[in-house]
Amino acid sequence: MPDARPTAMVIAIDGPAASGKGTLSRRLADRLHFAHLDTGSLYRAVGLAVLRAGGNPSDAAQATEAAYALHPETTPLVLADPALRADEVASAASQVAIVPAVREALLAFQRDFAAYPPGNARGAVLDGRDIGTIVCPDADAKLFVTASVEARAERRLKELRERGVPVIYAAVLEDMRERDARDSQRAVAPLKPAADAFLLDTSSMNADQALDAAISFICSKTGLSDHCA
Ligand SMILES: Nc1ncnc2c1ncn2[C@@H]1O[C@H](COP(=O)(O)OP(=O)(O)OP(=O)(O)O)[C@@H](O)[C@H]1O
Ligand SMILES: Nc1ccn([C@@H]2O[C@H](COP(=O)(O)O)[C@@H](O)[C@H]2O)c(=O)n1
Repeated sequence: MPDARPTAMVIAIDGPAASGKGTLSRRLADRLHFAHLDTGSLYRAVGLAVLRAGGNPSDAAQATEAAYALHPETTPLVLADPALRADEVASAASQVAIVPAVREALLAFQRDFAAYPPGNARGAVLDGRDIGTIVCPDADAKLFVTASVEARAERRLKELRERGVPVIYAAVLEDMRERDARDSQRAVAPLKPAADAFLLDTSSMNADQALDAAISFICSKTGLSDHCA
């Protein structure tokens, strides 16, 4: 029997590491009562699985096997693993993300989430690198969240130090530049704004200002009126 639910509204949020897209997406989903999927966690889960097996995230066969081992029923549990937030896992994620078969393996889960958001939500916010371009090209509203690489490195430094991780600014900045280059220069689904994305530079905005700007764009673009004021 076909699903009788009305078509879910989809908000696509893309941007580089530590631009604030995750924070923004979570707050948007709360405000609009939408479901939220941090698609970076899927790539992190694949990278972490390869690392835990003692493998090499740059090895396409190992990465592909780990991606196909993720099953929709167990994925929510896998995505809750705090180990996903480690820096070496972020780096492994960006290595497995280069492999086209890994991206293909993760596509159906993301599209299903957008089409049938869990909890019967009337919409979904997905954040990542290729949501507006590849995963949900027909999204109702698309945002590309950026900030200068220095601002992003400062934010990540603060976050890591608050978690008690001993890091120095230069290393975080270098890591960020490396990940930006790998994400934006890969052949398949590179990090880039969709042609119809709203560009939101948060370099000199706090999280509240970024949320206000995003809400104002989404409401004017989609005609949503509740939760917009
Ligand atoms: N507008 C903002 N101003 C200052 N700090 C912010 C802002 N938005 C988010 N942050 C902080 O910056 C850090 C990175 O934000 P967040 O995790 O949302 O980025 P992200 O783009 O999802 O990163 P990643 O892709 O690496 O997961 C967090 O510590 C967050 O609290
Ligand atoms: N749609 C996406 C999301 C993420 N990636 C890759 O995963 C890495 C980790 O993502 P975070 O958002 O958690 O930082 C990221 O550097 C990308 O390489 C992706 O390719 N597509």
